[in-house]
Amino acid sequence: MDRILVLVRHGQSEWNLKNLFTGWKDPGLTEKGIAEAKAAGERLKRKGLKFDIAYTSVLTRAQHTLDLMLAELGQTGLKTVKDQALNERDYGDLTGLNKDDARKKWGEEQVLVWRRSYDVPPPGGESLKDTLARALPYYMTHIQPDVLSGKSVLVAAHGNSLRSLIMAIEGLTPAEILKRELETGVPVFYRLKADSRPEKIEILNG
Ligand SMILES: O=C(O)[C@@H](CO)OP(=O)(O)O
Repeated sequence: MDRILVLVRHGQSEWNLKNLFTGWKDPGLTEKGIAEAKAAGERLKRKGLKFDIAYTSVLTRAQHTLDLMLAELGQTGLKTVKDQALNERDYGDLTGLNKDDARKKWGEEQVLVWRRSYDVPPPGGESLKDTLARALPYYMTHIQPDVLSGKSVLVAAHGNSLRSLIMAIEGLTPAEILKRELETGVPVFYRLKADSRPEKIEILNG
């Protein structure tokens, strides 16, 4: 039985382009982001994948990315479940600030701690640990059971919500997940074993 799970971070958004902390804000995709999402769909198609269900967040950039991938796959209209649990981490008071301006104001190191530490939240926002605390239960009760029942599942979400899931799926430590970056529009392909651990991991970047 095939147990296929593909995670895709949305294509470049308007706020990625402007270098702004985005979190729960809802900017659309740029032209580049649209092209990245289409390219992701093409790669999935080239791999011969067909999906049984898709999951995404309630944010436009992830939903649009999913729609563009499904169009490339010839799977427009696939059953899709949208849930806030898959949203980007909430960036709190940093939301809307320029990342370079924030570095000038608070220093390189502090901003890196807010962006990539495991359990230090940005002021008024969510740490990766907080993000995991709401994304993982959703994964365990909705997405994983679908995959383990033999469905092929496509998830379009966000840099940090997906990093938190990757940490759990791959069994990474907080130190290991800090170094793991997700590129926009690059699918991460998993074949899971019956015990839910990955037997194959492939980054579809070419
Ligand atoms: O701004 C954000 O919401 C995220 C993703 O773009 O940024 P970061 O790279 O700091 O996690």
